[in-house]
Amino acid sequence: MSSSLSGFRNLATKIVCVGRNYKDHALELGNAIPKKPMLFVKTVNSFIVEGEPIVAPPGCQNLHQEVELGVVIGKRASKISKSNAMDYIGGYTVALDMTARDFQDEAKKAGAPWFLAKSFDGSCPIGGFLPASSIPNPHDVELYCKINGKDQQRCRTDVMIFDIPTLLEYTTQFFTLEVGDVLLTGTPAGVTKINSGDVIEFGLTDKLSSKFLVK
Ligand SMILES: O=C(O)/C=C/C(=O)CC(=O)C(=O)O
Ligand SMILES: [Mg+2]
Repeated sequence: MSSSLSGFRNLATKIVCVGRNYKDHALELGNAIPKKPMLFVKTVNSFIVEGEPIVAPPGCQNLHQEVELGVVIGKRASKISKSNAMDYIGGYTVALDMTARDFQDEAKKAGAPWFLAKSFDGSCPIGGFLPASSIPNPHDVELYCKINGKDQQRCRTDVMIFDIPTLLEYTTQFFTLEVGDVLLTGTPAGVTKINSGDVIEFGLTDKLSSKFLVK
């Protein structure tokens, strides 16, 4: 496994996202608690890094932020078992799963995919890379997201409904994960409407921090 995957953004073939993986977030949007992981994909056009602005897609009137722990795949993973799933992790990052909530609501009503709501350009502001060795237990870190300096989301990752080995085992039964791919593990409660001019800071407390401006 590569000792550093800091260039994972150039390697990634896809960003697999887990939905409703924090009970408080599922409930805040009026959704049921899932009985199995709910997956969707963000395409790699969605990546932006610090210095690039977050821009709402044309026509979106309700853009939301969702801070999430990202798992960066370090070894090609297909039909793996949860018992050794951690061996396939090259490291971690933190991202925003930016969501055009109005587009998503329309798609849900129509029984249509969430592609437009979740994969528009710039819908995945992403932070730096932390090697797996720097996070011995990814279920013992704290996610945070501040908007204009005020806490909007803050949650420890030990309350995920499906833990990372379970997510990796489940996902790889259907999709082979390639080196550099990112698994976004879901967002806790606190999603809200984002406005032009907002400054969003997010990361892992004491380990990783990123700042993005909303154009
Ligand atoms: O079901 C909904 O209304 C919305 C679900 C999401 O956007 C799921 C996530 O992206 C998440 O839980 O992080
Ligand atoms: Mg999400």
